[in-house]
Amino acid sequence: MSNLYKVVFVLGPPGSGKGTQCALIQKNFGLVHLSAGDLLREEQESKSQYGQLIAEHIRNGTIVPVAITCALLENAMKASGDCAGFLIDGFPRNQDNLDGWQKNMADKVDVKFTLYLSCKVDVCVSRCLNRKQGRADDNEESLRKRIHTYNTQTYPIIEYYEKLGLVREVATCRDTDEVYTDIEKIFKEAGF
Ligand SMILES: Nc1ncnc2c1ncn2[C@@H]1O[C@H](COP(=O)(O)OP(=O)(O)O)[C@@H](O)[C@H]1O
Ligand SMILES: Nc1ccn([C@@H]2O[C@H](COP(=O)(O)OP(=O)(O)O)[C@@H](O)[C@H]2O)c(=O)n1
Ligand SMILES: [Mg+2]
Repeated sequence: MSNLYKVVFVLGPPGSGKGTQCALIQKNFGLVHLSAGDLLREEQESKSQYGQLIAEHIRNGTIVPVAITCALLENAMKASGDCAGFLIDGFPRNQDNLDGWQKNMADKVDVKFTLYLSCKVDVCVSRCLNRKQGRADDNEESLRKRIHTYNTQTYPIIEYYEKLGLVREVATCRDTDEVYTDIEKIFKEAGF
């Protein structure tokens, strides 16, 4: 038996439905959903010394240095007590995220797989523009930058896990419940 935290990374373009599907997985499988983006927004709002830096990265669609994000994730994992594992949504999003995670967390966790939510860009953009969560980055200019960051920095991380045989892809340009049905099978097959 291992005491390591079980982890599933959830990646995909902005608006692909990571937060939506993680909420359903959390409810049905007892994994705790940790969104790197949500943790960064909370940190920014808490008048942290990193507030301005985080706000600039979010508006520009660029990626916050891993030391900040990884510490927020590790603290949230420690604070959540016993659970079936963690859904880490929106991380690792670039090589710096991956390197920092490998250095600080690799020996504390058991990464089961990466759930890759794939979706066409035009669908993703229109979902974000209609999301109405008051986010500073759900506008056309920030979205262009976020999609660029996704294509050039995040997709290569998905390819890295793909080469390790650790990617489970689900197409999300469909109704939420159809997408979730496929995701549920994947988690059951993985023993959750
Ligand atoms: N399968 C779907 N069909 C239609 N709208 C969706 C679907 N999944 C998510 N949405 C909506 O799209 C927006 C973005 O979803 P969200 O889960 O926040 O994506 P992400 O975390 O990947 O950016 C939200 O308004 C959400 O309600
Ligand atoms: N690992 C991460 C995750 C998010 N972020 C920042 O937070 C922003 C919003 O991330 P998010 O995951 O909430 O966005 P969505 O993909 O859910 O739309 C990103 O565009 C980045 O600027 C980051 O810097 N590092
Ligand atoms: Mg999200």
